[in-house]
Amino acid sequence: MTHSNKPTIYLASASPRRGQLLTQVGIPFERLACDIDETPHEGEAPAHYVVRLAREKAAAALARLAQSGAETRLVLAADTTVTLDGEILGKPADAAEARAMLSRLSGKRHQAMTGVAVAGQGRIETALSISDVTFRPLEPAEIDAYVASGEPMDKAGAYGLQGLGSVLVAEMRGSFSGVIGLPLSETVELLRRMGYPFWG
Ligand SMILES: Cc1cn([C@H]2C[C@H](O)[C@@H](COP(=O)(O)OP(=O)(O)OP(=O)(O)O)O2)c(=O)[nH]c1=O
Repeated sequence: MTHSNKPTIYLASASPRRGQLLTQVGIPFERLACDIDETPHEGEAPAHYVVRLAREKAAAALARLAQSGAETRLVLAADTTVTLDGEILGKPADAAEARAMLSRLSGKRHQAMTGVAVAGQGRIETALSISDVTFRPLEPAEIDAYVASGEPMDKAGAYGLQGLGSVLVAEMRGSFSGVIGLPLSETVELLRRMGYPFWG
């Protein structure tokens, strides 16, 4: 697929995965860093949380673009979290927290959720992807070894389904791209709704 006839979108994300996924389906993008407060609201449901954060990231990026006078096209943002029994497991703060998260996920099914937002032309549209992921029972020594690999540290729930973390997962039902940070079919659908010429 060539990039030549497609407009560049702004990706309001520092996540390397989100960029790789867009490249995988031939969507050219420019990155735009945006820092927002990612603290969940008191009692906020995980599905609400990821969509709210995606919306806030996109809105913050759009506001920055407007300030810089840049021509605004479409801004894309997303947020991924892992939830176990209704509780939000974000990115671990340190190795001890990564070990604790992986011990909780061991032998159980959890949900991986990604909220996506596309903003531009005075509108903002959102989507939500929810997948079920089941971990096989993990031995303490393999949790230690996995944490020592460093892979868990920048990932929600302390694992990467796309990497070494794949050996911990017995089953996944849902969207692979959604679990790892950007559900591609929902994202392309949102972009097309905003007038993006995905198929040319
Ligand atoms: C569950 C899971 C998460 N992840 C990653 C995707 C996200 O990058 C990260 C969750 O953190 P997010 O806060 O969604 O994203 P981010 O901080 O990496 O980037 P930004 O806010 O700038 O867009 O976890 C994987 O890479 N693989 C997985 O299997």
